[in-house]
Amino acid sequence: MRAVLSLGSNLGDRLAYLKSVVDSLGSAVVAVSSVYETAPWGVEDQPDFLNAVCIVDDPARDEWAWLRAGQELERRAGRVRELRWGPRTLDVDVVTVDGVRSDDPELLLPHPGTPERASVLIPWLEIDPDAVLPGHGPIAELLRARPDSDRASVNRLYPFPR
Ligand SMILES: Nc1ncnc2c1ncn2[C@@H]1O[C@H](COP(=O)(O)OP(=O)(O)OP(=O)(O)O)[C@@H](O)[C@H]1O
Ligand SMILES: Nc1nc2c(c(=O)[nH]1)N=C(CO)CN2
Repeated sequence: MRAVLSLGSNLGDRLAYLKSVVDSLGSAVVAVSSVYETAPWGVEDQPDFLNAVCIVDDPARDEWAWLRAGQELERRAGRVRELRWGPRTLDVDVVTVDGVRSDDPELLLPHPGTPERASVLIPWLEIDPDAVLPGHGPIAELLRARPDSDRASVNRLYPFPR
């Protein structure tokens, strides 16, 4: 199935952690956004994040397989789960999988934070300008509804190195 993954890192070699995801997913990767540096939301007293969005497609993987793939990559990045919304070497969120809706707390789809997160919407819009977030509408409109300060906290750095 086709999935949109959000990648984030704010500890250690942030770019290397993001690259580890794209390298590992290999031929399943359909598109990757530029790398963005973003001010932290949630817990604001932590280092800036690097964020990127990646579109993947693999007929052999359903939404649970994409979640497990992301968790395995987080584990390999030595991620320790401590504080909610706190600093981490690698965060892989499953933003959407085709039109799947899920209210299972282990796998909420679409990912509930997405409409409010310019750090996801801006990179996603870059690689899929017509994307629609199931149940919420076109992401271009979701982004327009964010305050200017949110959009300004997301800064494009460079194309994703591959
Ligand atoms: N769409 C999803 N993508 C990734 N993890 C999810 C999703 N829906 C639910 N989860 C669950 O969220 C938990 C991980 O939460 P985590 O600590 O990464 O939250 P967070 O990244 O701090 O906050 P947020 O989820 O708001 O980004 C996992 O147990 C996972 O099963
Ligand atoms: N800018 C930004 N802020 C965050 C991020 C993130 O990926 N980007 N992830 C978090 C963990 O859920 C908490 N805060």
